Amino acid sequence: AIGVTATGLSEQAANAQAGGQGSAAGTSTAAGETYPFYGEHQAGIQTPPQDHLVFMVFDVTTTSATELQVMLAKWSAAIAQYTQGLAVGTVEPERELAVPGDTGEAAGMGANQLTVTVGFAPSMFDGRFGWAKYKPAVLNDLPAFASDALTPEFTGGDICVQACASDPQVAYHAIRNLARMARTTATTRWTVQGFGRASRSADQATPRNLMGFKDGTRNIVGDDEFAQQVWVGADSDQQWMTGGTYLVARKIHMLIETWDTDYIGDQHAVFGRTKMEGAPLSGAAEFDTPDFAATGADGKSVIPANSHVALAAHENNGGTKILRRGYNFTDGIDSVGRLDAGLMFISFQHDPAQFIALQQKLGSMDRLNEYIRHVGSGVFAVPPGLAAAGDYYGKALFA
Ligand SMILES: C=CC1=C(C)c2cc3[nH]c(cc4nc(cc5[nH]c(cc1n2)c(C)c5CCC(=O)O)C(CCC(=O)O)=C4C)c(C)c3C=C
Ligand SMILES: [Fe+2]
Repeated sequence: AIGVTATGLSEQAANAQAGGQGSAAGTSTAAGETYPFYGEHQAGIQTPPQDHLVFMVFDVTTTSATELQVMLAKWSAAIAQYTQGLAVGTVEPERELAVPGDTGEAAGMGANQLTVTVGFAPSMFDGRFGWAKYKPAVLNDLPAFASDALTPEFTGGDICVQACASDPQVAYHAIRNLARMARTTATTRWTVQGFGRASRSADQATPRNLMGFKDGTRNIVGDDEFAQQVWVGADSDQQWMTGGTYLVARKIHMLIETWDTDYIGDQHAVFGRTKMEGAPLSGAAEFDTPDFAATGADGKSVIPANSHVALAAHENNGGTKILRRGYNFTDGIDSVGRLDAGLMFISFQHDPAQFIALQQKLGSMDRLNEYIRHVGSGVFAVPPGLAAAGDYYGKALFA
């Protein structure tokens, strides 16, 4: 679903579809490529994952519903501009004493496939803004999971904003200017910058996570699966969520030095897949269907029952699937020189219970737990896409 900006760059819209939710993957990363902003669903979910992420969570500091409403309306108008490669306000005002409207670092860079996705945490429905009656029954803080190592620096908050783009500076510019616009209404709480996608859509090659494995092989693809597993239907207890979804964010630190000493046979057994090809241990090629019943000469399962994929696969979870749209991240090195890096896990599902069911199993049984720590967490209701100019995030909640 790639459009072309007013700058008239090359036509990439072979599979273009309103709403930014098409499954077409742009192979080029031309600066002028845009995804439609208005549509049934927010962009940045079914959109083929771009290469860069800036994820930021805000705390709303005002207690005034009107101030919140104004901020959300301003954000909506600004995001409509940024995602089309346009600025909000001038970088260099004519009057010497005027403050620039736009900070300028993305000037002339184009949209770079920018999408911005906004979600509301359970805390937004605590009564501060008159939203309590609109709280979806399924939107609650995530339960504690076995092996959680959550830190307050990367947990909680009121509103999440996910900016994805094919250029990191374009994604950062959008988030920075939204934070600037929010200043008297909301403050920054935590953020993660992702530098490499760790998921795929239908037409994209599978990328690798920082453990060196292909990640995203068996992801949700296709409109039918999105309808069944990702989008909230009209049967929701809250009509304003129809066409929306729920975002779960988990900042997952990898114990990279430990992983890097592990022998390859164990690495294969941890995931239940091979490293280079990404094939299930029961098969030979990446997209072979895993056979969880296959046993070897020793009578043991070829794909270990406590491997990551055996525990997470829909075949072993009553058909439950989630859309994974995570990113690799690094925060440099820690205080004793270890690599501080991992996976910014982001999933979308029509009910957070889908993630919860999987993580309850993974958190207690996954062989991968020896090498990872979940250090950050959040769950957010992502409203549907905006209809047209004048619509804004959460508009229905101010009725
Ligand atoms: C609760 C959900 C999940 C968390 C948290 C999670 C963390 C995590 N995953 C990897 C690497 C891989 N995951 C793979 C598959 C996979 N993972 C989940 C869910 C969670 N992962 C699911 C539902 C699946 C699909 C399982 C299936 O149907 O077979 C894979 C294999 C390739 C693939 O299909 O994508 C890898 C590799 C890491 C490194 C990680 C935490 C850091
Ligand atoms: Fe996984």
